[in-house]
Amino acid sequence: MRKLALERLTPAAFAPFGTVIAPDPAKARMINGGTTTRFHALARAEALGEGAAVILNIFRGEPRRFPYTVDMMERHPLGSQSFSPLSSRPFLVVVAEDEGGVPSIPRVFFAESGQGVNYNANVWHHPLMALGETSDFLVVDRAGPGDNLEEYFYSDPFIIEEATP
Ligand SMILES: NC(=O)N[C@@H](O)C(=O)O
Ligand code: NI
Repeated sequence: MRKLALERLTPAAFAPFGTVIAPDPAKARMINGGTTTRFHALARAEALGEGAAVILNIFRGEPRRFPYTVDMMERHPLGSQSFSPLSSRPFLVVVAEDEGGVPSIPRVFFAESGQGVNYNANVWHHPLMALGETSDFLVVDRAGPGDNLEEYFYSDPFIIEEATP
């Protein structure tokens, strides 16, 4: 199986897939009489189609075990999907460019403590990959009519040897 290397999660590297959700000083605003810093509009949630709504969820992810086989990817054509850890634990973000309607070779990003991501609508990604222990994530995505899940299974899967960069 083809090995996948881990990359640092940076806004520039992740830009083809979506947005990194983390306190960005350039987007900081002092509010509430100076008692709160608002990091404004870090990302935008998308909920496409008639009757669609943006919803907030909590995903409680069981930790993945390594070596881990990446044998499938999925995407949500009708909406974005964000993952923001409610713990201080890192997690893995696995995404791929689209090549003629199927995912290309996945890229594996190591999301440091304090980093979350927002996948743009229709971006290929692997389902949540929590690390180390059961971990909760705030997930903002779409509810509504229509099929918002497309899956693809690789005929030649990939392997992530370990989860440390
Ligand atoms: N099925 C579901 O809502 N979760 C996936 O979309 C995921 O990306 O984890
Ligand atoms: Ni998803």
